[in-house]
Amino acid sequence: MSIPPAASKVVIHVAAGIVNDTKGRVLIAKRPEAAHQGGLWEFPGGKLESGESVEQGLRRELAEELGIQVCVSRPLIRLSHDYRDRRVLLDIHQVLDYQGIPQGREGQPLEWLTPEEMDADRFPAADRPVISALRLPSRYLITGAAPAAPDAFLMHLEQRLARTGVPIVQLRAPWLDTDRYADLARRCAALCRRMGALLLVNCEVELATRLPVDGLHLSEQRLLALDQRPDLGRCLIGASCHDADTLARAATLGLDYALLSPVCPTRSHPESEPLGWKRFAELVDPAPLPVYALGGVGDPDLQIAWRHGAQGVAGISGFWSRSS
Ligand SMILES: Nc1nc2c([nH]c(=O)n2[C@H]2C[C@H](O)[C@@H](COP(=O)(O)OP(=O)(O)OP(=O)(O)O)O2)c(=O)[nH]1
Repeated sequence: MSIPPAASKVVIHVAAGIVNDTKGRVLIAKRPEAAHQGGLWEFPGGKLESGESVEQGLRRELAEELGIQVCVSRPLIRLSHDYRDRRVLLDIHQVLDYQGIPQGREGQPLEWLTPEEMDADRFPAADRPVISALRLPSRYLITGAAPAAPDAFLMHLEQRLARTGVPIVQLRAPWLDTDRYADLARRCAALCRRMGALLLVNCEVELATRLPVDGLHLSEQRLLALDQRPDLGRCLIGASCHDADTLARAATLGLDYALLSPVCPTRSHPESEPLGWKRFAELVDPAPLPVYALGGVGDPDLQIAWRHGAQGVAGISGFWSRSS
């Protein structure tokens, strides 16, 4: 049987929802054995009907399949995936408020899982980045230059975490030599663990394997030097990207997220031409992984970032400086 060229495949536009319980677990449903991707687990939803918006389709599907009324939702991630026999465009929304108690109204088995409990192999292949998006927060802190002395740096970090509540930190300190960076990373890891935040290091892969941290952030240069995802067990791995090629590279390596910058003018990189939100959205749209907006953005930009396809906002100035 010949496989039709991708361009001639029908694109099926699907709206699906992330529905949480009061413990923060996520509802998943088992697809009927006979359906496309049958027997796998999915985020509840279905095909849009002609003329329907994503929000309308999501409301209808979740009412039909689960018997709940979606009151408020926001975009989480949009993915296009090419299966052998069809292409799907998945618009995944985070349901922020709903009424009713979810039930499998079509007889489908339901389960509630934390994102960490989800096994990507039990879901359709398109859903892998959705699981990454669920494991990542909306706000991402990158440490800045000052204060330089380790004790003062740690005190500053503790204050910033307490003040902003940002649950993920990238330790960026390219001015430190390897030993000093490693010492600071160990101390930051202990602090972050105590404060309930994740710590990602920004260093050579080899050093990251020796540090007790939650993940590795790759500079664009380190990303381009790799031809496969580094083996760091369950650690998160992300990368800095500035264009479509580097985003595609991060996705091909199966990274968990990307930072795309600069979105807006920023004091740290005054020489860089900002992308602006329109270009940011154009670059994120085809990228099959969660992408944070970086550069001149902070908490007040979260809604606009979500509307333009972002996982959330990342920043030094937005979260590290005392004014934030
Ligand atoms: N709902 C949902 N569909 C997904 C996910 N991941 C994924 O690849 N898909 C694919 C599988 C299908 O090809 C398509 C959804 O189509 P569907 O046939 O289930 O839609 P539907 O509920 O409207 O079904 P029906 O009217 O045909 O019975 O999207 C997911 O997480 N949730």
